[in-house]
Amino acid sequence: MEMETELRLESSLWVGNKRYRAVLSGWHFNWTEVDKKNRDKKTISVPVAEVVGVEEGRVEILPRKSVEDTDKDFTVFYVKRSSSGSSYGLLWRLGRIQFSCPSRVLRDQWTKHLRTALKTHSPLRPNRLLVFINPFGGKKKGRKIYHSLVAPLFELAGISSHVIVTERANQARDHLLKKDLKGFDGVVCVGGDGMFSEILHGLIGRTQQEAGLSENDPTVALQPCPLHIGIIPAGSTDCVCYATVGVIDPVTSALHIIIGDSQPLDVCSVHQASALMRYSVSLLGYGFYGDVLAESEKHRWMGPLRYDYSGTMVYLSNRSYAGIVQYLPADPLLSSPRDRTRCLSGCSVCSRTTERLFPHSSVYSSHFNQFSSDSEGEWVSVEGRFRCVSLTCMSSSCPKSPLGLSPSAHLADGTGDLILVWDTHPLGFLKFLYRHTSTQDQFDLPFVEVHRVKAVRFSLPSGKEEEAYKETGGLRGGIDEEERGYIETVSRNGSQQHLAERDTGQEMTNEQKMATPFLCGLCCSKVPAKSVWNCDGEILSSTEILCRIHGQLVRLYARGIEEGAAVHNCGKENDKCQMGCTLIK
Ligand SMILES: CCCCCCCCCCCCC/C=C/[C@@H](O)[C@H](CO)NC(=O)CCCCCCCCCCCCCCC
Ligand SMILES: Nc1ncnc2c1ncn2[C@@H]1O[C@H](COP(=O)(O)OP(=O)(O)OP(=O)(O)O)[C@@H](O)[C@H]1O
Ligand SMILES: [Ca+2]
Repeated sequence: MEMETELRLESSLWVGNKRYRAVLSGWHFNWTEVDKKNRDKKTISVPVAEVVGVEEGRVEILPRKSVEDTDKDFTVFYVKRSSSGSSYGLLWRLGRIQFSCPSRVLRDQWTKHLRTALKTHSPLRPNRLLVFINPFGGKKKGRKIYHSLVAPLFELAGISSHVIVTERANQARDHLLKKDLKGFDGVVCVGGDGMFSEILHGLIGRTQQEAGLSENDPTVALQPCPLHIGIIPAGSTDCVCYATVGVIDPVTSALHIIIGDSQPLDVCSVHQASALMRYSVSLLGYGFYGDVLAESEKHRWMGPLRYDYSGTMVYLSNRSYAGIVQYLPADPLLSSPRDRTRCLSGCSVCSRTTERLFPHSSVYSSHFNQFSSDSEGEWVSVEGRFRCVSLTCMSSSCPKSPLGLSPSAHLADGTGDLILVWDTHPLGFLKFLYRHTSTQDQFDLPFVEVHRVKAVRFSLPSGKEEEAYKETGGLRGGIDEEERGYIETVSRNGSQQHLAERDTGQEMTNEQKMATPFLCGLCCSKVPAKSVWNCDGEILSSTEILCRIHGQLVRLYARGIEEGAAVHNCGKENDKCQMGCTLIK
């Protein structure tokens, strides 16, 4: 209360030849035109935390910076929302208003008060940032995007940045692992998901090194990273940006960085035996998504289109894979992947997790070992043939799928959603895939299940590779030793526990399979016995893995999807949708 009184300031100010009543009080700065009739009176109210900067004089930064140094004027830059052209979240733009004061004294009072209020209300604003630009990401526009759209905003906000344009893959990761990071408040990544992953690995690794913790041990409670990560999207796939900001837009992301927004993010560590393989934040997928990635690597020249092409090819190859999936369910009382809620900015499920993980607010050392000490249930085991097995720590929404792989997943609840798609008829699987592009529930299918989990183990059924997959058109004759790694097992086998009760009603007979025009088996002589894991766009070298979700291990300069953001169920952008489809709020 005292603070509010201290920061309150109210006076008449001029904007051009119009008189305004401006008020700075508590968390808001607002201004209302005075001489308007009551019904035309409009107040513009800006949360102090969203004021980008306050400058003396009449200042413009676009198209280039110009300052008219008058001693009774000041300019306020702030976040202005715009919904046009956005398919999911809101676009943020730089708003600007130039005020004139009756005296210099009053002008100085306004600038001083506004600057003090800024510091008080957004303590996480960065002063100094380490920026990595991948010059080859996406359309190779990383440098241009940073220098023309982002750097002027950082300068305006008084942020100093140390920029490194990478010369090789993993340079950013290695820098974060080894170099002096003193004085930096955050790390900015200008690139796509691959570049973000480098930063993620570098920062997590560095933090554990300094804490003396072993990343290889899946039971260790990892130390959350002290530096925030900012993502300026400049890749061909920017899923992490899309899922945490709601739009893929460099200016919006730069503004989130400047005002010091903070969005914690769950991270999944993937281990083989007792070695860490990689970390994942979005998609850890075996089967379909692994195959799509492996196939797409052969067609990199196609750019982002390679995923559609490879997706179609892999879909047509009609594969399923045998596996044993074990998972540790999360507390079902806290939330469920089918509860039809969405994790939006200020999400209450994630806030409760923050309180649980960090009971004394930002004292990070109190992070406890949720893997072993949190009230945990029993591991559940299922075995059978799967079209795909996916684990996602967040919704993994992306332009292709605006609500994502798991629309009700949370960014920072300390859990992931495990999606099991059992072997089924090709048209059933197509239905499942297609539902990702609309608001239809992709989990409401008899061959799909979803579980909210804290850990997952995947293994191959022993000895199953020995059996031959005969119904692939009979083009393959006897199976010799060389082909061992490419033999598919005979059929989906009932799993011991849960599968015994399952009847998806979708099982195909061999005759049906033969009649399906999509079977790769009709033209290919080799069908792999196992798939690969897609870990946020990287292929893992092991099949048998143990994954564990670490709640809120990193924090991004973001705030999640803002309420009020609209999604068309056709997945198109607002102004491009001419289908008259429903708008989901
Ligand atoms: C019929 C339409 C079906 C549309 C199905 C859309 C499902 C889209 C789900 C996308 C989930 C992306 C999750 C994020 C993963 C990122 O961490 C990672 C790194 O960037 N990206 C990929 O691994 C890249 C993986 C990209 C996977 C794309 C799969 C595209 C499938 C297209 C299937 C077409 C079948 C057509 C049959 C006639
Ligand atoms: N200077 C560089 N030269 C080559 N590769 C680099 C360089 N800097 C970063 N990389 C690597 O490039 C990969 C892809 O980068 P990024 O994610 O920024 O772009 P992208 O276009 O979205 O990627 P992709 O084509 O894989 O979808 C990253 O894995 C990163 O490690
Ligand atoms: Ca989560």
